[in-house]
Amino acid sequence: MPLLRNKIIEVADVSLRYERLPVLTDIDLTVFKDDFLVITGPNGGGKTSLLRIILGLQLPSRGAVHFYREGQLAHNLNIGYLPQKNVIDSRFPITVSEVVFSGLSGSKKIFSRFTEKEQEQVEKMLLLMGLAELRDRPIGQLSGGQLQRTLLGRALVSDPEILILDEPSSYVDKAFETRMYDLLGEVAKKATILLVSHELSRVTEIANRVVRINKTLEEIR
Ligand SMILES: Nc1ncnc2c1ncn2[C@@H]1O[C@H](COP(=O)(O)OP(=O)(O)OP(=O)(O)O)[C@@H](O)[C@H]1O
Repeated sequence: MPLLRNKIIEVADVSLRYERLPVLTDIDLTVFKDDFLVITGPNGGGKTSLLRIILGLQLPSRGAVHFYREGQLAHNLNIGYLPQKNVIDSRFPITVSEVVFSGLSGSKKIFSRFTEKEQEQVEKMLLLMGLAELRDRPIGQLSGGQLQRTLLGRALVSDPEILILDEPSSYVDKAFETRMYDLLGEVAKKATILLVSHELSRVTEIANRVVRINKTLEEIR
């Protein structure tokens, strides 16, 4: 019964222009708490721009994004974000475990001040991502897939209500990709997932909705 589903994000009449160029036009999208939503579409279609608007990292030229918790407007929700790998400056002198720690809300500068529970959460995430042995390695010395897994650990460590992933499988190998999709299937039982993907392979099997964005939005499934 769709009417009883719990709305969590509402994108209302959103348009975006860069200079005069329209990137997104009249986007309306309601995301429900139990959604695993895949966003697909061509290069330059506006997928990342829409994610950035939802995250509040980019202001739309028109329209708004609203969040809800149990039917009430909410100012902010706990959102985990895995950006496209190429937006991370891997020259930044920070280690794998520090990146994962930075995903904890209100991340503190001195790591010894994290509570025991927080340290356990990070430990669990390092193991889950297969990164335990790389914990002290600076991120500049990681492969693309290892960095992607580190960033996925950061996105997941705080147990977010919404998980937003931009092309999560771009750099990971087939073995980790399969594990990642199994993991996302598990995460989806508790959290809302929005995932951008060019290819509609395995991920569409675990998603319940697929939309395509090419300036405008079309519900595919
Ligand atoms: N900061 C910016 N200034 C100007 N134009 C931009 C900027 N960021 C993105 N664009 C343009 O907006 C359009 C949409 O980009 P966006 O990254 O949202 O697309 P995408 O669907 O995520 O693409 P891809 O699949 O290639 O990652 C593109 O034409 C891009 O060149």
